[in-house]
Amino acid sequence: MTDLTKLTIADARDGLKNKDYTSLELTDAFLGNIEKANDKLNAYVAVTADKARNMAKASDEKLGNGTGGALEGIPLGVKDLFATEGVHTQACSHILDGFKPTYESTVTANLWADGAVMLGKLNMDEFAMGSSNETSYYGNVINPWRKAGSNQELVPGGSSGGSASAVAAHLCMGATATDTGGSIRQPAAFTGTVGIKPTYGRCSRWGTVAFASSLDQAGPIAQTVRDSAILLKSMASVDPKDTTSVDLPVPDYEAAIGQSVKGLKIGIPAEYRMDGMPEEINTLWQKGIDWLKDAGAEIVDIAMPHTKYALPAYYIVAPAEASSNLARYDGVRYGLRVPGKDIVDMYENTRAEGFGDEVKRRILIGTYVLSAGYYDAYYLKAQKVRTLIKRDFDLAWENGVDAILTPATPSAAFGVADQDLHSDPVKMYLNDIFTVTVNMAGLPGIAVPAGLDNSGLPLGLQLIGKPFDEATLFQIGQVIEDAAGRFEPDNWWG
Ligand SMILES: NC(=O)C[C@H](N)C(=O)O
Repeated sequence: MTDLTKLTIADARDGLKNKDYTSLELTDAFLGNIEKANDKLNAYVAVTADKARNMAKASDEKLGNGTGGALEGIPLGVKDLFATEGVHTQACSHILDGFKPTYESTVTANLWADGAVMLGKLNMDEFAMGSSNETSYYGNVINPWRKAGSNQELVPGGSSGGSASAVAAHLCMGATATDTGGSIRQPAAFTGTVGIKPTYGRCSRWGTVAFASSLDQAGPIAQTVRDSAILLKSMASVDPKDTTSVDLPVPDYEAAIGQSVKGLKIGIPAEYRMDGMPEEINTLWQKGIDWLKDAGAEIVDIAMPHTKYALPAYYIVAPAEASSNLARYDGVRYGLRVPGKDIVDMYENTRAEGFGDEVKRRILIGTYVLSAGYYDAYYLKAQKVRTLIKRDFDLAWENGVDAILTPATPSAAFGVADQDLHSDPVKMYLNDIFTVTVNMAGLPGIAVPAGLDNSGLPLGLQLIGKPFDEATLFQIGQVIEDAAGRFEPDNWWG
């Protein structure tokens, strides 16, 4: 019998409708994989097996009487950042110990309304701060990929490392994720999966634990471009509960798949050719250019002169917003409370024990750049830089560019506990060099697997689109997927 967990969402959707198998069988197959693999990969921090089986049974009934939704019976994983009613939601932080929301996030509610089945909550960097999934209170996630002939454990990227690892290892068919500076696209690139960060305002942020509110955006991680299009269609909505939700209809993204890219203008920004970037990344980028050229797209050079300021500006804006958002964790309202001699002592004890080092570092940076005397020099300047970054993109669109092609990350997945990266946080932050510009400008960006490096690890290319033009990213992304092929890690985990 075929391994049901290897199916794409698109195929499973057809198989379920044809009654080739039931959602319960599909769900049990994934629960079986999780049981075998989670000890080794640490992708899930909570498995909701009973809930999953109940949801699957309800889906089977609907599939039986022809009332199923667009994702009826499809088992998914949920990043621990999304509020799920009555279920573990801790942003993988100690400070949210025991927190179970009384309500559901809009994004997950949309998925369940379309019939998807929840397998559990996925590991992530604490409060989505990180690029390696090593800041999680629940321990790091392991990338199912390894270098050829090596047993070294590699990181899956972050902060949605649990989502990416679970999709790559077939512990779910697709997963929700979020991206503030690259947290969907970088882990997707590190695990050979597809990740799209939609335009800011496309998915509701209601019920998603806030990190940096002007940058955070939800999106899917999936095995294929088509599956990402299917998931985003369900996740996205116009939501009066989120004032930044934009009132535009959600198109049928899947309809863009398979459409020709002939005549589309693809911009190549020279500023993304960084000094010291491994030659393999440049080679991969050139391959992508050639594939799109062969498919009839027009390749044009574009200038993005403010690119080099994006990373420092992001690491001012994001911590500033984080320091404000995280002020609410005081030991009174949610999760952990560490007693003290008075209330101030209790606040201090709770926050000292509840937050990990990276979160504390961001809170300190954030309060510093917002403090009197430094606000103008740092925060205000970073906001001005943000406008200039957005203008670089606006100019490209005004010149008729339909999408921009860049590498997704400056390297392939690196080793767990890499001393070089951990000794200097700025080196870790460099992982976001190609992705933060997109968040700063509020644009959509997709990472698509495009090849393997010399040691056999996946690498991704990124496509950046015009506001609310995710459809074009799926259209071009499919051409890259078709040209590159799909990539599977060797199953060493069980
Ligand atoms: N949240 C993200 O998008 C990840 C980014 N590396 C950060 O640590 O801010």
